[in-house]
This record gives sequence, structure tokens and C-alpha cells, in this order.
Amino acid sequence: MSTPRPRIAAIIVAAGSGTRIGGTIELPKQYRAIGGEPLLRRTLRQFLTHPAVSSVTAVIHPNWAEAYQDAVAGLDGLAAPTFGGATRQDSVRAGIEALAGDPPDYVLIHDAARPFITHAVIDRILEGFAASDAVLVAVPLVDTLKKTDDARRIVDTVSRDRMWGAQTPQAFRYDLIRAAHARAVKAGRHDFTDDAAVAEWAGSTVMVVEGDPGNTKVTTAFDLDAADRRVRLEDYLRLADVRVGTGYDVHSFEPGDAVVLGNVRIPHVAKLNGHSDADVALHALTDAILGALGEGDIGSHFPPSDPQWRGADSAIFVEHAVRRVAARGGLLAHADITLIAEAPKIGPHREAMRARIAAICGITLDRVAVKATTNEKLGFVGRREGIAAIATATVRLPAL
Ligand SMILES: Nc1ccn([C@@H]2O[C@H](COP(=O)(O)OP(=O)(O)OP(=O)(O)O)[C@@H](O)[C@H]2O)c(=O)n1
Ligand SMILES: C[C@](O)(CO)[C@H](O)COP(=O)(O)O
Repeated sequence: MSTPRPRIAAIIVAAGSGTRIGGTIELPKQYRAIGGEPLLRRTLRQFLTHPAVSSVTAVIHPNWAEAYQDAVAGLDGLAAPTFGGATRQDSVRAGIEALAGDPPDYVLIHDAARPFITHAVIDRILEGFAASDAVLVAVPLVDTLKKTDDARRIVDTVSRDRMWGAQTPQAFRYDLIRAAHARAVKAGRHDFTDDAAVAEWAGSTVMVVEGDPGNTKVTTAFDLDAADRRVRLEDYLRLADVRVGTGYDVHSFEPGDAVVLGNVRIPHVAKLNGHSDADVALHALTDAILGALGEGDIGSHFPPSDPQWRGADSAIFVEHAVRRVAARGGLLAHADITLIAEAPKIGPHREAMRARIAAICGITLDRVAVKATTNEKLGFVGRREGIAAIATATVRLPAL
């Protein structure tokens, strides 16, 4: 019989208020965006996607419960959050106690403010359990260390030999760290800045495994800005396979009183004839996105013979194409649609269309263009027999 795999819980402490970031705290740093995504969400995802981690619990401040729900919307597998305390030490303890009803074998305690934690570092911690019940990641100090008096006069140069900068995760056998935190509180000790120190104080031997200089903590406004730029640059370099797709669609008029273009209903003297809502703009865009992916066209994904698409809101076609982009690990960078119509006038509805398309695609408004032209009374469009649309979509996919 094989031994069961140890149950490893992750506690992500996110109950701080981020005072060192400076300015007025409209939103604590863990809920601020880096690379367009809340910092905390990124941190949590690193643990949620690690195959050895069996549960992930965030410790939050009750004042920011709503921000937390927004930040984690759609993340699968998270345990219910628990409320933290006045200090990091109190928050960690709250997280540990929240697991007491169904105790894990080991616990990884991590700062929400360290969003660059990698699976490789988590793996090194887990390997460390073979040698010790208490493991922390740390990086060897590279700068010369100076100690000063209160007037900032150097009083000592401290050898950096065997000196380490402690990071998180800090990982322990669950019962060991639970008992150590409980003892610390009982002894009136509330001054520990990390959990290794709590375990050391309680008499445990804590082992260091090599951390990652990139596993930095976002503490100051400079750090937050640097983290944002780092994520954006990483995404930019990762998504270096840039594709441009085109799409074209046309629908004829039939008796009616409104057309749907760019997901906006526009009163008109006729409607567009089609199996779905006949939104030529969104159909052309769907084809442009699928074209960039090299994944067929709207008809191959949504056969017109299928009755379920009769009268359908064409937003679902675009959403499907955007999901295909996400499934390939990429993003939609830009969508540009030209409507070719003698009437109705598109100008008054352009901004509404851009807003709808941006929302449907999950991209910002500045990444969506809607343009229009008449066909100078030439051809079927010129004879007001229908409306045509041309779309271009730029898609970025992982290069490797
Ligand atoms: N009462 C507290 C204080 C801190 N933390 C968490 O502990 C981690 C490390 O703390 P730090 O970077 O110092 O965060 P803040 O306390 O929020 O920042 P500051 O010290 O600048 O106020 C952060 O993820 C923070 O949210 C916590 O859960 N509960
Ligand atoms: C735990 C820690 O990340 C180790 O470096 C750090 O001590 C937490 O930050 P704080 O500023 O001490 O709360």
C-alpha cells in the first residue's frame, strides 16, 4: 500500500493596509493591479495551480472583503477567506487557526505582497521537508551590511558571510507552527516579523532553501510600479507571436424597424436578414479573431443549420472566439471594424458600439475601433440592399 500524499495547505496573508506605499490608501496594495490584474489574484493563482498544494486560504481585512471578492472572481478552488488581525503575526495565526478543524500535514505561509513566487521555489520548499519540519526560502545577501547609531553614523560593518534575506513562503509541519504561534501569544510576544522567527523562538530548527531574487515583496510605491512594469514586460515578451486576422460579412435588408450593429440596436426603416441577430459587425469580428488563430470561421463553429443559433445575440460568437484565444494562452490586443452602409448613420452610435465590443471582448476601450463609410451609392450596399462589415483583429499568442 502506498503512503498517502501529505496534505499541504497554503495561507496567503493579505490583511495588511500597505501604509509604506505612501499617499492615501484608496485600495491596499494587494488589491491594486499589476499588469492589469489584482496583485493578490496573481499570488493566489500561483498556489492554486501548484499540483501539490491541496488548499489555499487568504487572510484578509474585513474592511476590504468586497475588494477581495472582486479580485478573486472566477478563480477556482479557493477556500473561504478568513479575517486577519492588527499585525502580520496575528493574521498568520488567524489563518493557521482557520485550518484547525481539518488540519493539513504542512502549511506554506506566504505574503500576498510577493506576487512573483514561482512553482520552482515552492518545489524547493517541498523538497526541504525531507530534511526539516520547518523550511524557509531566503536569498544570500549581496550587499555589504552596515550598522549605524541613531544619527546614521556607521558603528559596525557586519560580515555578510552566511547572512540571508528571508522571503516567503515559510513552511512548517502544521502542528509545529500552530503550537509555536500559540505559545508566542501566550508569552505576550507580538513582535515577530516572520514565522521562521516564531518557530526559532519556540525551539525548532529552521532550514533555509535557496529562494529567488525575483520573489520580491511589494512594499513601496516604487515596488508597485516596478511590479506592474515587470508583468507587462513579461507578458509582452511571452506573447511575441503576433497574428492579424481579417473578417468580412454582409447581410441583406428585409422589412423591419431596427438593425443590430456592434451589439447596439439602431432604429431603421428595415432590419437585417440572418439566422442570428444578423450583426454583421460582430460576425466579421468573430471571423477576424478565428482567422488570427487559424481556427476556421464562424460557420464552422456555429453552423447556420443549427437551430439553436436562430435569433441568437451575436455577442456569444465573439465571446467564443475570445475564449479560444484565452485557451491558447493569448490575448486579443486590438479589434478594428469598418461598417459599409448607406444608412443608418453609424456616427451617433459609434461610442456605444465601441463600449459594447470592448465589454464583450474583455479589453479596454482604446483597443477597439469602429469606423464607417458609405459605398458611394455603388453596388448592393449603394443600392441600400444590405450592410457589409470588414474587421481586423490583432491577437498575441505565446511565442514558445
Ligand atoms: N496585519 C497584517 C499586516 C500584514 N499582513 C500581510 O503580511 C504581508 C507582508 O506585510 P507588508 O508587506 O508589511 O504589508 P502591509 O502591512 O500591508 O504594509 P505596510 O507595512 O507598508 O503597512 C502582506 O501581504 C500583508 O497583507 C497581514 O496579513 N496582516
Ligand atoms: C515575512 C517577510 O516577508 C520576510 O521577509 C517580511 O518580514 C514581511 O514583511 P514585514 O514588513 O516584516 O511585515
